[in-house]
Amino acid sequence: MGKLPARSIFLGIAVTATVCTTIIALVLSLAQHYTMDLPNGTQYGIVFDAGSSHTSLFIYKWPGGKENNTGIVSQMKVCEVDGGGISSYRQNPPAAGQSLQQCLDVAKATIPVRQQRSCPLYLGATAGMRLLRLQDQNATDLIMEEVVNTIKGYPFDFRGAQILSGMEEGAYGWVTINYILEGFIKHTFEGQWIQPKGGRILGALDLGGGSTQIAFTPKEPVKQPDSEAALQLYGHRYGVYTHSYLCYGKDQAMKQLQAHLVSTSGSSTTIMHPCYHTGFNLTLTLGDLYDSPCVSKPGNTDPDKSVTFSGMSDPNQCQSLIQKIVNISECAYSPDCGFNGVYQPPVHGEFFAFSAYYYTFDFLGLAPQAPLPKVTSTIETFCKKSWNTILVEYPDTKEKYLRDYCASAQYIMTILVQGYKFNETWDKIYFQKKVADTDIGWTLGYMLNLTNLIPSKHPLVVTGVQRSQWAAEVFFIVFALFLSLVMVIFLIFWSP
Ligand SMILES: Nc1ncnc2c1ncn2[C@@H]1O[C@H](COP(=O)(O)OP(=O)(O)O)[C@@H](O)[C@H]1O
Ligand SMILES: [Ca+2]
Repeated sequence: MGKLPARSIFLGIAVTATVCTTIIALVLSLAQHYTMDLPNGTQYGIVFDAGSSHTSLFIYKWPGGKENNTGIVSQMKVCEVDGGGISSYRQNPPAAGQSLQQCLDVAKATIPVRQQRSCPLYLGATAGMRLLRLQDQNATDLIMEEVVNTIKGYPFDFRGAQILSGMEEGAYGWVTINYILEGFIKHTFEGQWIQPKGGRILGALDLGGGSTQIAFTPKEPVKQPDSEAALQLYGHRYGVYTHSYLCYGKDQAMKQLQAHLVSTSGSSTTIMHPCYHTGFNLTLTLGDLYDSPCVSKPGNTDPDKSVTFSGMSDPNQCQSLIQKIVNISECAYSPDCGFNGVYQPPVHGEFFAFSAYYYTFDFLGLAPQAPLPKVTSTIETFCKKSWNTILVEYPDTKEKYLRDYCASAQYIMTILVQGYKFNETWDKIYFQKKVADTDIGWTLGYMLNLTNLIPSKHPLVVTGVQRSQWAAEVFFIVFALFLSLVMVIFLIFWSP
């Protein structure tokens, strides 16, 4: 009887001690991991995208203290401003400021009060304001002043309103995509920063209303320094080729088509338009037609004179008309050109095509990666329909978009296939609006850059524990378990 309690006591003490040590080690290890990972509350950032046709406000959020991880900033809310883009307020600049109030109120109601003063807010204007600046510097300055005054009336950390250059617009779209897809870098479980294998870096294709941008990392280094955005992100240098074609956004391209038709129609007031549907008529004053620096007004134009465009539903002639405004033959860097003689290295890798690229393809019911023959046949069938059929088939679509889908789809095909030369590589383009619930566009990349949310060097490991520390902890736990097993076996078979 004397031996058994002694052995049981030993056995009990050994097992309890080992289990306790193991649990304590595990708890300490996890506690350390989690306390270092604990967010310092959610942080917020706001960006106004003041586009040529429309303004949107994006609210982003991220867990404080974790901002160095890619993919951690996500879109929380988007607010659509009523009315046109800020450049449309040329005759009434204060109204440009007022137009932003409703979305600023939404932002105020969305972001917790104690976080508002530390919430950075930016406004970036794109091609609409770049075009207005070419026409009327004074009106441009007044509009920018008015939007600044309105924003300053709100309790956010306003960091400025800017007109982005085309290069910036292209490059920030590229940053956004690759940031969301974590193409740059990944933070591993062991606390290491790695360049993901295969380095899936995507290109960006943005079709706005006033301009269109292409941005990608070419296979060979960029040969024209002024076409390259050199970005230093997470200790890695990216040579991003980017070009913005001003006047080649969807709306300005449509205007160029109309102006070309007028210029070749003599003095007639009814002009056949091959890209519009039969039965559709659009009447414009010449003042409206020539209100943009993208079209040149003939000397003797009477701005009050009207012209009527009458649809023909003729996709072949529409294609020929588009070729008149997109020059695909001239190239001083042969064969390295986009269109209009612009230098462009061969397209390389996969691409996301967003904004009006996406809207147009989505409207036509095309899948994000529809094969080229399917795309061309869908566009042709659609363009041949009469306006009456279109109105019956799409009763809920706004007419201002509906009338242009045929022309814009054909325009898209011309610039992608013949312009940028995605003939062999068509299947590398994804027509996409969002990734991980975040809209694709330049705004996120712009905010990440201006808020220093992407370090240029490899970030320090601020979350988690070091690999060596993990190894030591795992070793200790395994060793403790092994020791306990040895003791248990020893005590079971021990019989002094
Ligand atoms: N639902 C839609 N269908 C078709 N086109 C659309 C739709 N929504 C927006 N767009 C188009 O997308 C483009 C957006 O451009 P925008 O960002 O305003 O100009 P930019 O980027 O050139 O300053 C415009 O041409 C607009 O007409
Ligand atoms: Ca845009």
